[in-house]
Amino acid sequence: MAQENKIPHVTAKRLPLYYRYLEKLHLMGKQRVSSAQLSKELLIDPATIRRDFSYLGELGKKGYGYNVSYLLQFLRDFLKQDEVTNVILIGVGNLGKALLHYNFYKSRNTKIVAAFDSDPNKFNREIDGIPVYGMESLKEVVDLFRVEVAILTVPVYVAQQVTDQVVEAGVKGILNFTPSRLTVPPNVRVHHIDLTTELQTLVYFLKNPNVLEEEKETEAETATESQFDS
Ligand SMILES: NC(=O)c1ccc[n+]([C@@H]2O[C@H](COP(=O)([O-])OP(=O)(O)OC[C@H]3O[C@@H](n4cnc5c(N)ncnc54)[C@H](O)[C@@H]3O)[C@@H](O)[C@H]2O)c1
Repeated sequence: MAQENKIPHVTAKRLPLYYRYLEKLHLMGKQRVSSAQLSKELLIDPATIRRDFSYLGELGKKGYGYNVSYLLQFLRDFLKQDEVTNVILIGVGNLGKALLHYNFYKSRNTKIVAAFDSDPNKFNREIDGIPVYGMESLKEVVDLFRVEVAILTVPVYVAQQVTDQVVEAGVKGILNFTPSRLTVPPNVRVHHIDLTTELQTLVYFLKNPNVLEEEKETEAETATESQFDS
């Protein structure tokens, strides 16, 4: 099997999309799919799909396409879709509440098990079945549920302080919605979701329609990677 760390970031981001669509095809009883069909459904260029799959090894035959069950099982193993990763959310404000309602319903392998806030008016209750605790329970809950990931939706001025708390509690990955650049130890990975940058990147590509698809990928990848502190 190809090494995960050799896969370009833009490809890795598309794998869950392929996985979800293949799962749908599998449920419909389809046995094979071509890159052209995948392309039509997922609105991704067929050459990009073939290149993405080529990073994973020999998965398809020319003129036959891809075997749905095989590819699905391969991606399931690759993405470790059978393992559920427990996630917590810190900061039950406007954005935090919206994400709790959403609870990443398309992903079978991640689950928000608890939320936290420093405001006593917001904890000791449930939102969509997810319990909200005070920050003093952080370590206990992280240990109890073996939580690996924290979603950060706190105000920017407390982002680093809260990051230090979640790292101290044992969390290994942070999805950071705050505009703050975070400092973490080397064994902790931070992904920064910056909606302003995403919007600006979209506007850039709209204004530069002649930028080649591959250049777009490289630039998008560079833009995305520059948002990651790891
Ligand atoms: N609202 C949006 O659409 C949006 C979009 C993109 C990014 N963001 C970013 O997400 C973050 C949250 O935005 P919001 O609009 O939901 O803010 P908000 O003020 O509505 O919510 C913040 C929550 O964090 C809690 N909090 C404050 N200090 C804390 C601490 N030390 N420990 C734990 N909880 C604490 C507050 O009690 C509050 O419930 C901000 O950094 C914002 O820049 C928000």
